[in-house]
Amino acid sequence: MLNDIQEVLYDAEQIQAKVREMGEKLSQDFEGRDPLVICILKGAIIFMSDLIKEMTIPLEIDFMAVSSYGQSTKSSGVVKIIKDLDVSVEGRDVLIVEDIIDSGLTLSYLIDVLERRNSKSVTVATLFDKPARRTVDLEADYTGFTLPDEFVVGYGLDFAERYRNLPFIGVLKPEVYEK
Ligand SMILES: O=P(O)(O)OC[C@H]1O[C@H](OP(=O)(O)OP(=O)(O)O)[C@H](O)[C@@H]1O
Ligand code: HPA
Ligand SMILES: [Mg+2]
Repeated sequence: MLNDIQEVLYDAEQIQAKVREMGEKLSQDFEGRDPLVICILKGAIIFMSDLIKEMTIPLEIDFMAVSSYGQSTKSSGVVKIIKDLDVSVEGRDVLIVEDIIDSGLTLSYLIDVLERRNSKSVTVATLFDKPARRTVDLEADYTGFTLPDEFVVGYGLDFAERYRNLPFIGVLKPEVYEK
């Protein structure tokens, strides 16, 4: 698995420091608001579980699964809800937790869905951002690291469902997905 990595962009320690900083900031900004923190499966599970441990305020969590990449390194452009929330977002301050924003298609679809369900507010926290790849005009409210335009894996991010368990974020060797 490690042989398939071309370069480590941020190691486990750098990621943990950033996650702590984001958790502290979010705790201040969401103080007294009892946010509904939504993990976008599957990629965001690792970030989400580390992030909420750094948050010191009461909050609720729920999960949503959407998919547009499947077995590819390019978005299909079609976002599908595979698993919906268990609770209502009506009147709630919602915090969407994402691992990465790439084209922006997944998030623009999700923000639209959650706003139409009459949430009070929708805020986005992403650990990674690849702004060079955006096809829709969208920025996260909280961003951990800005990445170059390369396909990355680790810390939740996959290629064909593999590599999510790497504790760092790295660039996948192109020969892995080109073969
Ligand atoms: O900005 P976009 O181009 O839409 O890409 C970002 C989305 O793509 C990935 O999810 P994926 O569809 O691969 O599902 P997964 O989290 O289960 O891997 C990632 O976790 C984001 O949710
Ligand atoms: O670079 C990426 N890696 C893994 N999954 C992704 N989903 C969007 N961009 C990426
Ligand atoms: Mg994926």
